Amino acid sequence: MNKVQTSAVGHILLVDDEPAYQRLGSSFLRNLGHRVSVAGDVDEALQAFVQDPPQVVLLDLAMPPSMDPEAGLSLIPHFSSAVVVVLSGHGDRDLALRAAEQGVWDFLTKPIDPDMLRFVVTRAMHKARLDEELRELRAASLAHGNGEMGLVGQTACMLQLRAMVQRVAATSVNVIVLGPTGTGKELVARALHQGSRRSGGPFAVIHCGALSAELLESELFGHLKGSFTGAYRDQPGLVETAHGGTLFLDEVGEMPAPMQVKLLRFLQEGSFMPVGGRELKKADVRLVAATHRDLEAMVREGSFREDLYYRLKGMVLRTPSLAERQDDVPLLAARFLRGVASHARLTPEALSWLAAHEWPGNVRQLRATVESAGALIMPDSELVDVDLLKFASGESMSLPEISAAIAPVSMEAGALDAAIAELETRMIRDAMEQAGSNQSEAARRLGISRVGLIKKLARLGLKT
Ligand SMILES: Nc1ncnc2c1ncn2[C@@H]1O[C@H](COP(=O)(O)OP(=O)(O)OP(=O)(O)O)[C@@H](O)[C@H]1O
Repeated sequence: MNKVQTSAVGHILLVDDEPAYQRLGSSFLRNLGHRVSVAGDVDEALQAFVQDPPQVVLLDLAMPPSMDPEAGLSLIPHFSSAVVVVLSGHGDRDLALRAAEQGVWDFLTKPIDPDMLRFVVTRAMHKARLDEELRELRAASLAHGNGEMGLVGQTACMLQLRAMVQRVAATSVNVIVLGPTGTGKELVARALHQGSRRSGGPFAVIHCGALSAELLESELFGHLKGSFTGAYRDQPGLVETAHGGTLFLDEVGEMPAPMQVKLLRFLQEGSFMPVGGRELKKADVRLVAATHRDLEAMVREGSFREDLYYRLKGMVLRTPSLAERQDDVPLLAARFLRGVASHARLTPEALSWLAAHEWPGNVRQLRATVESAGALIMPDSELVDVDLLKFASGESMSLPEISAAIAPVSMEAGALDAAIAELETRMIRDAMEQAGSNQSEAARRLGISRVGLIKKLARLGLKT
């Protein structure tokens, strides 16, 4: 059997409301060489955890103000980046099972035997070290493995961007990603998350431009049952969901002014108030914000708060337009094609056409064009030629011209629905590309309402 390392010391958060136990427990643990923080109730525990994250949490589930073990249980997900050991009374089997389901590592029964405490804490600290090593290895393999982090491209500006992403990911600063639409700002945010110590935690996304101020507030900070018509139950917001991880604020430049104030308060104090709530809540999230707009100009004009801008801007990364890295077009196109038709190839003329084409929708538009062409390829062919690309890009709408290149219509059961869905998908993609991803404009081009478009996007599983 492997011996537990006795040298594993680190930072422990002891959460217990009994002063005598706080004193004895913390001095015992300090004598073992650990650094110990103490919290006596739920709020203190959350605050202590956010301010100085420990490796191990020793948690008594029954604590003030309610003394209800449910409150203790609800704390556990907030401690997901640490190893949690629950301190429980005898006979709490049900509670122990539920705590285990939430990811608790071990249990100690009160009154606590010092030898047992030493043993369990040493094991927990050892596990925390292993978790940390695993996170570091994951981050390193992302950084040095294929090195791509989902960001395909070999031009100098992409190599530079990837190097910056790696360096910034390892820090805990908030990041603003600037760049035209469809250039991979969300991919950068995901790579920052994957390369960070938070990679084991959640990655949540919110599109600040798609929602009214009221909905945005409720989506971000959650709401309580009955706080507005239709609020049938308590709903946690994305800030809470992303606790321990990263929250990506897409199109932050569109955020309505009242929400900018609320977001600023969260950034300054780490606390927020759910809609209809009376008590402030805390959450520990790294923010990555993106926009295709000129945020600095918006600050100068006064449409984006300067104080919020500086809170978000720990670091600024810029994603280049496709026009700035045209040499990457063949590589990107080959990758996207391989994703939908592993056997297919682009003809040399098709590659030249792609390289010479203008892509106002950037990589998103290139991807949609190549993937549509790949999906339309004949079963017995492996070539994507210029005609197919022109049709897929919407440049050529005359069917006879390319009908020979399209697979025959299937007569299998359900074929009509599938064909209609495919046609809708194609037309919506094209309209979104031509509208530079502006939903109102795309809806206008398609002759439907914006709400109708959003519903279709959701039904067809397309990005909103
Ligand atoms: N460097 C890249 N490598 C591979 N795929 C990319 C790259 N950049 C963008 N893409 C692809 O392009 C599409 C758009 O990317 P993404 O959503 O990250 O762009 P964005 O800049 O956030 O767009 P928007 O401003 O419209 O929100 C996605 O399908 C993504 O996979």
